[in-house]
Amino acid sequence: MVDYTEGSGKQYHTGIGPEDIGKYVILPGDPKRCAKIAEHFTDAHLVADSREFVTYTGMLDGEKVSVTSTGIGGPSAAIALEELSKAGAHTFIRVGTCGGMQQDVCGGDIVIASGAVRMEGTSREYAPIEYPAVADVDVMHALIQAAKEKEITYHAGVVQCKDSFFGQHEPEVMPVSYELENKWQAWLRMGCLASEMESAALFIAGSFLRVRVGSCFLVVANQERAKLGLSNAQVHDTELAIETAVDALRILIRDDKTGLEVL
Ligand SMILES: O=P(O)(O)O[C@H]1O[C@H](CO)[C@@H](O)[C@H]1O
Ligand SMILES: O=c1cc[nH]c(=O)[nH]1
Repeated sequence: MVDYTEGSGKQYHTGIGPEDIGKYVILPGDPKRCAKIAEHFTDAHLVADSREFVTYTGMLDGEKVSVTSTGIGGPSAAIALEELSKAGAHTFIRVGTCGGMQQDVCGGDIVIASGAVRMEGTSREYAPIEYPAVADVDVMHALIQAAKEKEITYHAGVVQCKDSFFGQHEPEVMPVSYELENKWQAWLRMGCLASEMESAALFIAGSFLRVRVGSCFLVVANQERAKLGLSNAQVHDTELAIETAVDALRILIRDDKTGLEVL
């Protein structure tokens, strides 16, 4: 492979090197969410700001940790995961936003993904479509434990991923409306909790790279509730999802240390 870093030791897109990051990384989509997440770390500082990839590193419970934004969609999310893995990170929690699909998944709730529908392009360039996009079991359990301890309204299950935000929200105007609308009904009938854009690519790339990946999201609103004329509060403050991800990271750091002591 061509060495685009020209021996700098820094990854080509994210601009990070092994010394810049911790082994545990939170992955928001939005670069502007990074500073907010870094406030939960001690001694947090900006280590790279390149394209959509902003990275802060600090400490959490005595462990070096980082936050790197992935931008929107599978391609940039997979690039972030690849480059962070090459730089030595092994555990990732995506903290994002999503749109509720089932009627009881309301604005302000938290969704924890157990798996993701692969209606996007990136994961297909890693694995045949038969291979499931699933969250790492330890990361998912840590997220559920964190949500339970916080006594927040959360839902754990399968989320749907796609590449077109407007194909989700305005499928009827798309030339392939027949496919988008029919598949959406199938995802609803199968019980998909929510729709977002990066977890399928992250879970599949994570499986291949042998790193741990999980996801949690703030539900911004629910278009199915809106269609039925049910109350449909819009919530944009991601703090609860961030706190859930940070608490889950604490659980993983603690459990990993305990596991090592047992060994
Ligand atoms: O809030 P983030 O993490 O960006 O995630 C969600 O928001 C974006 C779409 O508005 C997509 O990236 C989707 O997955
Ligand atoms: O409805 C939504 C909200 C956030 N992100 C999405 O992909 N869809």
